[in-house]
Amino acid sequence: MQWLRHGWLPLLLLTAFVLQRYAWLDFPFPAPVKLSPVLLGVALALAVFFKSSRLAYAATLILAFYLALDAVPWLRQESLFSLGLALVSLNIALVAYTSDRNPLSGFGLLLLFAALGQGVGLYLLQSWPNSFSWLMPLTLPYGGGIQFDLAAQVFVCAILLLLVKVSVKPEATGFGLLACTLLLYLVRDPALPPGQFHLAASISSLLLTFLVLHSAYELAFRDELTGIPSRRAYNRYLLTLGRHYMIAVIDIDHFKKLNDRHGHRVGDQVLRMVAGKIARYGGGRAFRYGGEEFVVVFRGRDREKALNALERMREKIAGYPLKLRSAMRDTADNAKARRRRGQGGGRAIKTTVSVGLAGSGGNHRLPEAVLEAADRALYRAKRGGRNRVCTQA
Ligand SMILES: Nc1nc2c(ncn2[C@@H]2O[C@H](COP(=O)(O)OP(=O)(O)OP(=O)(O)O)[C@@H](O)[C@H]2O)c(=O)[nH]1
Repeated sequence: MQWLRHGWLPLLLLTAFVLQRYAWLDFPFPAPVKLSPVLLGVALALAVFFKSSRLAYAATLILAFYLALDAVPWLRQESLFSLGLALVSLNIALVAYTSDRNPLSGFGLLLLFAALGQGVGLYLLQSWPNSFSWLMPLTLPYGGGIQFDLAAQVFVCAILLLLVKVSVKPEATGFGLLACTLLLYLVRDPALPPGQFHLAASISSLLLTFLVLHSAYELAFRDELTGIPSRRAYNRYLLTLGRHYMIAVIDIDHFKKLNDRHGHRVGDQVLRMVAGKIARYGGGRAFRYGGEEFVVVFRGRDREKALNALERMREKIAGYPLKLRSAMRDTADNAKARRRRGQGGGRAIKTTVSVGLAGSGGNHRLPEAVLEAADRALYRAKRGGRNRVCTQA
């Protein structure tokens, strides 16, 4: 499911490309596919602007290869073309393992020098092919008469690296870079019409542009700590609601005490766990409103259904034993840390939430009024002993 959520666009574009590549789809190559350097340039500029180094390097590498193809004719030689593309893919795969930072940093320059070094390597390879006879014609025989060429092996390494990456951490950028690598793999044969390479480069640039915008969107509308949509996303979502909706306000019980007792890192762990349960079981669209407060918005006014979901969510949270990982790892040797370890290390803690639910209608026409009513219901839940769901009076 995670794979589909993050990888639907790369999958869609890749499928479209495969369909036309094998002529199952009659796709005429229009002149605009020659726009790929411009599109790659746009992707690169956006990636630099939004400090998305992984996407900036991917765009730079594909663009550099594209421009080099025009500038140095020897790169179009059969084995050098595919080896060059394979190296671009391998660099993309390695870059996928770095974290996003300013693309114009020293680290960025280092990566660019490494890529440049590989370009020089290719040049040496074509200038003195005899010195590299152990590599030329870049094919290595394997048992059973199967021949794998060097470029194919480099491609396989790059694809495997990216598959491992997206398996460990399924996120849109990883899937996008994997799709770019697969696209390059599909056009590695220089005997293909040049339009195929242009098209693959254009699709890659569109994908990279989308990913840059997507990561900027995530930055603006997703809460960094818990990974669920933020208050800004909530304000936006309100604009899309009709007249009938309900809002639930969820607050973690005695969270200040929990923070004081186990430290803020454990508090953050609890926030992440609670956010996950709310997003999964809350029954509506979940947002982190701020601090230890969350909201769930339900479209329509099916009170029974909302209450059932919220009750189930409350039970799931109350019944979840959270292992205190941070406390165990807390190696600081001071009195506070020792106390934390003594109290929490290796144990599991449980936490509860109180919930207030209110619906639109009557005096509550605006979302602010509904939220206030939900807040009042939450207050009653707290006063009534916590760990419960209350609705507006
Ligand atoms: N660890 C952590 N703590 C946070 C974060 N945001 C807010 N808090 C803490 O959340 C606590 C909120 O406590 P209160 O509003 O007093 O409420 P409470 O202790 O949960 O008590 P009741 O709501 O009455 O059950 C404060 O101690 C804040 O420091 C965060 O992102 N991480």
